[in-house]
Order: sequence, then C-alpha cells, then structure tokens
Amino acid sequence: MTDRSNERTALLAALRMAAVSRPPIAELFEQDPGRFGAFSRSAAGLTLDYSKTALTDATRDQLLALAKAADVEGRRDAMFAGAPINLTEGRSVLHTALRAPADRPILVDGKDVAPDVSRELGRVCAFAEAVRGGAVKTAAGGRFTDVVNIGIGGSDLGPVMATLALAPFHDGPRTHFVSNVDPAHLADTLKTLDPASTLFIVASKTFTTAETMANAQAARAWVAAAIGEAAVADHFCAVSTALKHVQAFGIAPDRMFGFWDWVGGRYSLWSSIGLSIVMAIGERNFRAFLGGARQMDEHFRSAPPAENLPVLMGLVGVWHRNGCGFPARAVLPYEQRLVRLPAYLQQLEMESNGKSVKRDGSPVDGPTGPLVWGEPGTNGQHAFYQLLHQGTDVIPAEFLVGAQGHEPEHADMHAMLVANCLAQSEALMRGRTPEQARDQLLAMGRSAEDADRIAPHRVFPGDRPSVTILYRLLDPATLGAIVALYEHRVFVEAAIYDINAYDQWGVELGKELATAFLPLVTGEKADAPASTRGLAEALKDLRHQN
Ligand SMILES: O=P(O)(O)OC[C@H]1O[C@](O)(CO)[C@@H](O)[C@@H]1O
Repeated sequence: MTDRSNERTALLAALRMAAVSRPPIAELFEQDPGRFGAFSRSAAGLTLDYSKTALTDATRDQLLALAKAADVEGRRDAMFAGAPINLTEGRSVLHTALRAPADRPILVDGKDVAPDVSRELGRVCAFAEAVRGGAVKTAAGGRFTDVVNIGIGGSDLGPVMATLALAPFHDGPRTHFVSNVDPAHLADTLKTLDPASTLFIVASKTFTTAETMANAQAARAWVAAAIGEAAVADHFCAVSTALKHVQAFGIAPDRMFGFWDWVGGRYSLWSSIGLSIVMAIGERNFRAFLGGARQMDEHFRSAPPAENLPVLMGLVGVWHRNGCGFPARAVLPYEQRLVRLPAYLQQLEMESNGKSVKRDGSPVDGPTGPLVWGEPGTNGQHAFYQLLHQGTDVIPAEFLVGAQGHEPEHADMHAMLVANCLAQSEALMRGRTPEQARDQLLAMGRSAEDADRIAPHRVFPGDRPSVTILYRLLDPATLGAIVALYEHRVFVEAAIYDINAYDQWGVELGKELATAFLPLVTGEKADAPASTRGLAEALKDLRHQN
C-alpha cells in the first residue's frame, strides 16, 4: 500500500471512532445558534445546508484531510483534463466537456474534441427546432405533434427526469418515453398517439441494448403498418455512437446524432441523448440548462474544498456511510416536477458507486455507495416517512426545495409545501422525548394510565440527519446546477473510496443469463438449470391455464 492509501485507510478508521461519540445534532445548535451560517454554502444558484448533521469543526477537518489524502483535487483535475480515469474501459470521463465554454480546448488522446461537441450540439438543436417549427415534416407533409424517445437507463432516465422537471418551459411537441421491454410500456404509449404525426427517437449509446432494440423494432412495425414502410425514414431518428447499427436499422446518417465513448450512459443527458429535452423546451432553454451545469463545474474546479458544494456533499455522504454506518439515503424533493429525480439518481449514484473493489482490483476498505431512494414530498410524508422518523435504521434525508413555484396564483399552496419541508428536517433532528410525549397526551386530556401506555408509541428518537438544497426557482439553469452537483458528489465519494465510478460490469451477468434463458421461456429449449427449473415450469403451467 502507498503512503497515501495507508493514510486514507487510517483516516476512515478515525472517522468511525469519531462517529461513535458524535454529539446530538440538536445540541450543536444549542451550542452555536449561528451553526446554519457555518455549515452551509452557496454556489451556482444553489445553497447546501448541512448544519443538520452531527458534523463539528473537528470532524469536518477530518473529512477534509480524507479528501486531501484521497487527492480529490488532483483526480478532479485529471478528469477535467481528459485523463483516461475509467481504467477498466480505458476511457476519459468528459461529460463536463459537453457543457464547457465552446472556445476551451479539451484534449482526448491529443485531439481537441471541443469543435465536435459544438458541431453535434448545433445539429441536435437545429433538428429539434426544425421539428418544433414544422420545417421537418411528417411523411405526409404535416407537423409532428408527438415525439417518443425509446431508450433505457442513461438513454431514458436523464431525459425523462429533465423533461418532467422543466414542464413549465415546454412549448414543443408532446414528449413520451418508452424504456421497459414489457410491451405494456410501448402499447400504453402508442394507444394515445397517431402514427402519422409521431416522431421516434431511438436513443442508445451502443444501439445493441436488447430492450431498446425490441421496442424500436415494434415501433417501426407500428409505423410501417399504419402509414407504409417508406414513411419509416421520416418518422425515425437516432442518438447513438454506433453509426453502422443505426444505418442497419434503416436510419440515415443525417438523422443520426452522435456522441462519444468518453460520455458514460448515466452522464449523457447533456449530449445528443438530450434531443428529447430540446424537442420539449427548445434550444435556448437547453443551452441555459447546460449553462447551469457549467457554473457548477467552474465552482467544483475552483472553490477550495471547504467551500466546495460537491466536495462538502460528498464528505457528508462519506461521514454518514463510513463514519456512522448508515446504509441508505433518501432523496426528498419538495418539488413535484422532480418526481423522477430519485430514479435518475439511483442510476447515477448506484451504477457509479455500487462497487466492491478499488481501482487496482483489491477489496474496498469499507462500505461504498449507499442505497438511494425517495419520492417527492409531501407524498412521501403520507407513505414512508413513518420509517424515517421512528424506524430502526437511521436514513439520512436530502431535501430539495425552491423559494418560489411556477404558479404564483397558488403561492399559498407553495408556502404549505415549503413549511412541510422545513418541518420535516426539524422533526427528524429534534424528535420527541418520552416526557414530552406523555405531557402532550396529558394536555390532550388523556388519563395518566393512558398517557403511560401510549407515550412510547409517540416518542421520536430524533437526531436523524438531513441536508437541504435550496434554490430560487426550478428553471433550466437551476436544474443543470443540481444535476452537475450530484454528478460531482458521485465523483468525490468515488475518489475517497478509490473506486472506478465510470464502469458498470455489475449489470452484465443478468443480461447474459436473460439471453441464455429466452429459449426456455419461449419453449424452444426444455432443460433449465436446477435453480431456475421450478420457476420456468411453473410459468409454463400458468401460460397454459385459462
Ligand atoms: O444507451 P445504451 O447503450 O442502450 O445503454 C443503456 C444503459 O445500459 C447500461 O449500459 C447498463 O444497464 C447503462 O449503463 C446504460 O445507460
């Protein structure tokens, strides 16, 4: 082990020790009413409040030392400079190049890729604007009313999340997303559409992903059956890095929008994969979205670690996962339009940091990325917050909330939304003691005997940590900054764990077995492995029942 690696391992161990005797969060506020100011920072239109965690000046210093030992800054610079940090695939990791200033050279293998990025973005925007404006026409010479993006994983989640988030900015064709190979997804979507006015985007980096290809072929057949095979060329376009496969599908090169192997699928919504987003919100808004991310990139590159939002958020994540041993984190946007943010982050964070070996192939020093899940508030409050408040596991919460909504006529409702968000983080931290629970029951007129019996059920342990991300209004630039913040948080945590956040070998085994098992399901092959035989036969029996 190198000195740096030894130091990191020792600092992680020290963090676990520090977490054992961490002070209650509420007590930290009693000691320092100015804690919010000391444990919150703002950049790129976002404020990160991490004061409702048990971090002290001392533990924050420990974490900053850990970031130093892990060379977070050096690794960050290597990523931005195009070094092949995705070691198992020998690739650069340059989603930041997709939103960099157009005149900044970015070298990959000695070649400046900035002109290619700018050209492809220009092509995407020109095509989307031509569809939106009616210059790109249907086979019959009409206007496209609907656009369906067919893709899965990174070729779906980012575009869906962003399109839903930016609904107030939609002024283009209606956009739909089909990802699941369950034919129900395509069928339910097509049911509402007219093939004569629907444009399909087949979005797949590899153009070999089984689910996407099956859906694309089914959509192609739907168009051909309704308006003729000759119409396919007008009603399809593609986003991919695999020109040959795209052409074989029947989509001409001028209808294909490219990107590069140095853009990971889950980091690709800034690339041509964002075509469906541009269709919905237009070029100007999409460029503002890129601009918001660029601001966060500049901040991440230049702010000192103690002031740096992605670094601080990553350190809080490491504190909770590795210091305190918490297994999960809940993402809780108080913003209905961020309804798919948790799903998007599940791929971004769990496909990136759900790893068990370090970059050199040796086992990791401790737990890596946590389980990520969530739902918008206030809906989650009426579902799973019970467990957040009184369950046996502590699950740190991440709240997101805007100062304003897009419905000024309903400012009163937005105020209720915000009050709920603030109430939840306070309640998680403060809790309710047995004495308080008992007194409350007595004040409600319950007998002493009843109060003693019921009070334990109304106790909240409290001391449950959360961070809150604040912004003014969810607009394209703000969304760009939020997504880039999360991308860089993943980077910081991965650097500390010394893992490769940019491959995803863990998805492969299941894909291989699915291919092998298909003949079992279709009945072409009878012999199943013993472990799967029972299920395969039971399904066969069920298929034959009426
Ligand atoms: O864009 P493609 O090549 O269809 O891949 C889709 C998704 O499949 C994965 O490779 C694995 O599930 C993801 O990383 C990726 O986003």
